[in-house]
Amino acid sequence: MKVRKLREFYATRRVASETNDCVQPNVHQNAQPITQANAQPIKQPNSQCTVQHDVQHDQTNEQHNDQPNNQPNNQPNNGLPNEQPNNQTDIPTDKPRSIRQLTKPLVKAPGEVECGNLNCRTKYASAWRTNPEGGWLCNACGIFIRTKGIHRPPEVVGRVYKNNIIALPLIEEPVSRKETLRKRKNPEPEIDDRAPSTSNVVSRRRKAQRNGHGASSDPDVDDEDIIISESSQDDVPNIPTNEEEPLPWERKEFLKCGLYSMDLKVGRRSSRNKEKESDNPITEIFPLPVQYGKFLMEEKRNFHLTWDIITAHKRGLLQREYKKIQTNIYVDRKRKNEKPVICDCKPPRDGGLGCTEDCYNRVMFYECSPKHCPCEEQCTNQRFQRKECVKELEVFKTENRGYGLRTLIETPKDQLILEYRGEVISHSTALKRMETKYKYRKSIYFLDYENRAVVDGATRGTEARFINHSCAPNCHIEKWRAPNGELFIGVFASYNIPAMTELTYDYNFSTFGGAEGQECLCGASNCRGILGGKNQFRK
Ligand SMILES: C[S@@+](CC[C@H](N)C(=O)[O-])C[C@H]1O[C@@H](n2cnc3c(N)ncnc32)[C@H](O)[C@@H]1O
Repeated sequence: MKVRKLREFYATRRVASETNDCVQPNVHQNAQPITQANAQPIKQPNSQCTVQHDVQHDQTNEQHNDQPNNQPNNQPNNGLPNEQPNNQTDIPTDKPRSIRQLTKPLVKAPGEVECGNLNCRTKYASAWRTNPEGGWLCNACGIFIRTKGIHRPPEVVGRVYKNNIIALPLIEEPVSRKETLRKRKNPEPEIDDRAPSTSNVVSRRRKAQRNGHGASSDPDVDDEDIIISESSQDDVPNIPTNEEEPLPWERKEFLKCGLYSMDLKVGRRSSRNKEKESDNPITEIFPLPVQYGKFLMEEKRNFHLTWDIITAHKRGLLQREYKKIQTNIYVDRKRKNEKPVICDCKPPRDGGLGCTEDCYNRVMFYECSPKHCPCEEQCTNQRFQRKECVKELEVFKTENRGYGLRTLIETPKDQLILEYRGEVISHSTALKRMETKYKYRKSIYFLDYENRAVVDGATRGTEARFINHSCAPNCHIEKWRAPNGELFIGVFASYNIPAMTELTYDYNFSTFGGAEGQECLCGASNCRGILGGKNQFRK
């Protein structure tokens, strides 16, 4: 019955509102033509088309209600907005006249109360929000008070918004402050354009946003659902305002000072500054942007690059590309994870050193596993794993061979000085890098690993990459097997090396790269003349 009353309501409303306009039937997308059989036109003055179809539809529905089993339910509709009964929408017959079809059904306020905003008082809204002053507010009033801090004024309540235009106070074209005050003193009768064109409202909305009181950014705001009872549209009283007090959305905030405020605040300067100011005629001119400070104008000096750029260029790999790493990086394959080989050493009972010269792991250049070695803490065959290296090393600039590495302390024979780490890559990857990444590089940092792989210490590695070649070296390379099956490559002292001595080893066939037949500048009496020079890579 509610639905029937609703249809009657719409029919009468259309009759009232469309006295001069004949609405075409079937304008609704889903509307189907009325068949001759079920169309029973009833003549109504001034509203023939619409009313005929409304009444016809009503009658059809009535028939369905009375004889539900005799007629199928898929009766054609005639394009009325509410022709499909919406069981979810519990809209009573005394609903406001301006209710249009909504995407969300209207719901009654909890406890059958009205909207707490005296300007609204609606009983139906798409959602209900708690009133900060107690009670409930309809969705629109709730959002308005939350975003603007005041109740929706009557002129806002009295507007029906279409096409997703949010409820905003109407912002008129910018007028002078005097004009605004004059209007407030002598309010003129307002001509309310109840159906502003979309573009008008949109432009107003944009203006409002530009002025800092635009649409709410609240994601809960559902513009479609803002619905206002038509009764409140009829009278649009002026908002009681204080002349001196601007409306909340009219308040603007101005920056109190800017970048150059101190230059411009002449009045606030101390007397000491004023004296300076009188000497300086430039204060009258607005200063240049900060990056072109006044000193640049006054000071004449030669252009030069900043320190950072120079060092980045000079140090090259040292500064930009080289990164120290704690373990090798395996580029073309996974790191091995073999079972460790366990020696049969017995830990000395007196707490002395274990796994010494006779440890067969040591003899085989194999480091004991810290987890499995019987000597445990007493094991001395874990130098790489315990990083028992010389810490007092220094990278320095040589006269003719680029950078070099030297020890700052006296280093005993057979001492592990440091490990040569880097990216472990296959020969083919190394060749590719030689032809691309390192094509124009003078220094190459490849060191033979095993099984046609090399360690590339160019971009990731340790200071060992800076050790130069000598035909009469003071260090040598040793390869030790790690418990997981990988290799440790170490630089060991071949003799007792005095402090501040450059560390060198014989590249021989261990180190690759460099230009073909690169001249050796080691200066040793037995110098062979070239370093590297052979194509040592095998694909
Ligand atoms: C592993 S790097 C050594 C560090 C290198 N000096 C640097 O500044 O990075 C090897 C390169 O150093 C240079 N180099 C090393 N020993 C050299 C020597 N005895 N004579 C000439 N150049 C040498 C070569 O350019 C070689 O390719």
